[in-house]
Amino acid sequence: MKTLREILYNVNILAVQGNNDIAVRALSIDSRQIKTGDAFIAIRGFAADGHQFISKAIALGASAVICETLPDTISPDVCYVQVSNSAQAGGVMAGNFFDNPSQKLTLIGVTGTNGKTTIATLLFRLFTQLGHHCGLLSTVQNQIGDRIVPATHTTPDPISLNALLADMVAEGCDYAFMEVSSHAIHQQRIAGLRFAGGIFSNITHDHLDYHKTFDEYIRVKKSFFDQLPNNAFAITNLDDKRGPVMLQNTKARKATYSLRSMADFKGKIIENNITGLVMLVGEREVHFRLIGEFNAYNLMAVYGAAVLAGKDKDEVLAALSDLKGAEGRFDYIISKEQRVIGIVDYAHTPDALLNVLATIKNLRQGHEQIITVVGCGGDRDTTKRPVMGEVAAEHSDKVIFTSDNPRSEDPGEIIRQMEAGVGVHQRKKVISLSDRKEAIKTACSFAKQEDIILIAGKGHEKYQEINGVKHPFDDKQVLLEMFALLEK
Ligand SMILES: CC(=O)N[C@H]1[C@@H](OP(=O)(O)OP(=O)(O)OC[C@H]2O[C@@H](n3ccc(=O)[nH]c3=O)[C@H](O)[C@@H]2O)O[C@H](CO)[C@@H](O)[C@@H]1O[C@H](C)C(=O)N[C@@H](C)C(=O)N[C@H](CCC(=O)O)C(=O)O
Ligand SMILES: Nc1ncnc2c1ncn2[C@@H]1O[C@H](COP(=O)(O)OP(=O)(O)OP(=O)(O)O)[C@@H](O)[C@H]1O
Ligand SMILES: N[C@H](CCC[C@H](N)C(=O)O)C(=O)O
Ligand SMILES: [Mg+2]
Repeated sequence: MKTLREILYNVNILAVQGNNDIAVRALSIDSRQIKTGDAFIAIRGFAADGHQFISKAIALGASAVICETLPDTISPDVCYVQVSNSAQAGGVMAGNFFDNPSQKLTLIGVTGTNGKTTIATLLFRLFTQLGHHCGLLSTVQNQIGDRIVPATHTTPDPISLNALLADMVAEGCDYAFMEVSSHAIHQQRIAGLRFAGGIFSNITHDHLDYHKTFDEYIRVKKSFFDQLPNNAFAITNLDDKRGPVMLQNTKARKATYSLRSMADFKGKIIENNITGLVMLVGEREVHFRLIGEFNAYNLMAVYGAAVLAGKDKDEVLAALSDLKGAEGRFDYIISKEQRVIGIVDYAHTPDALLNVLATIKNLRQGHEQIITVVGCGGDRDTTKRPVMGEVAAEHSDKVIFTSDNPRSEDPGEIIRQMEAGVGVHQRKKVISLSDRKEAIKTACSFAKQEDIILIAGKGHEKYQEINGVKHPFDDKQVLLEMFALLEK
């Protein structure tokens, strides 16, 4: 067991009250998880202030408290450590507690509004194929080699994050790929990690409920690159308006990828259809199984990062050519008789929805209808709702607005906010059915020979969260069921 003094290495300490030469059993940012001999880190959050739970943590056996302001009553048996920023201290302490696992493997982080899961998952599969033992931290799931560890967040809290990285090291992983969400950067969940590389995908409208302004959202994403060390690489998407800005102040080795202009890693789409993409990458013509221009970007990000990590270009392209996308991302099935294409996709931002619908339009051979089923999550950015409503209506032949994860909100109200974005000329196309299963069933019943159904927003999710309860729900399963039912 490590001592508190050892765990505090590199933490910006303002004051210590009590003995810090005590063994620490575990760290926790949640008083409800505290057991005897633990250190409680009090963090100021959104719903609550961890400082309010210090006495509760001590009552449950905490022998150390890390906080920004010392409580009025001090217990003689507890060591209090006052720090300038407990969230940041929590990250550094979690690293020390688990022997800084991020320094024992090559850790590559991916940030951006869309594409993080796809890029991180492709990198994990690519490096596994190239003979490495790898770890993955992603929205869909965490992975240590073949072992799956369920994910609760896109980027876990610092303690779970370092515990997972330590398991990866213990199980012999030499590479780890992780998504770095803007929430995680802002809440310092990645503090103290040593990244060997950072990847930027793109930045568009999302999470303005949290970051308030687009400028602030950009600033937060950029700060990930600002923190990279000089022996890391940083690769950005040159075709995104904010791509260059992301690397402006980084100390890391800079690189770019693009489909449109000169870049370190330049790709060009030659064919783009339901069987995949054919691209010119440098001098080489390569076929990929992933579909759509947005995936051409993801592939270039993966290719660039792998080469910057020291891999051979040809080996990378050969392995990458064979890989499938992440679960629930442009995941399609074709019905047996009517040859209706049903696509399950995780598009939950206006930009992702627009991209996926543009890709579908491109796949059309003739006059097939595009039927879209989409909703927006509750307790999340409300400003994206009318925009997603508008995008869906504008680029589909029929649209069914439905529930996503309403969480604590009224699904009917979320749908009304989506409807508000639909222009007068598009209204005829739209119906609203808050029951998601009914909505998918109705879309299937509308579909004629070779039509295309898009079910957007929930991708891999296996539940629907309503008032704090996660009810089992799987878009792809429901789609399969409906195809079978209607073609009986
Ligand atoms: C808005 C947000 O990100 N919230 C995260 C945040 O919670 P919070 O600030 O509300 O915490 P709080 O309830 O105010 O509590 C403050 C502190 O007091 C502690 N506490 C609280 C109650 C108590 O009795 N005792 C106690 O000690 C809490 O553990 C916490 O440390 O810190 C928690 C601990 O790390 C996270 O679990 C929680 O994620 C919530 C569940 C969440 O839904 N987050 C989403 C928005 C999120 O993070 N998403 C991104 C992906 C987004 C993307 O798609 O890009 C992700 O990385 O998953
Ligand atoms: N490079 C891209 N540019 C724009 N849209 C994309 C891109 N890659 C994927 N998408 C769209 O965004 C959806 C989500 O993709 P993915 O899960 O890879 O992103 P993410 O950044 O991990 O999302 P989250 O923030 O929820 O973790 C996909 O289903 C697809 O519709
Ligand atoms: N990581 C994203 C996922 C959104 C997925 C969508 N199905 C929803 O519930 O809004 C978020 O937490 O905002
Ligand atoms: Mg993700």
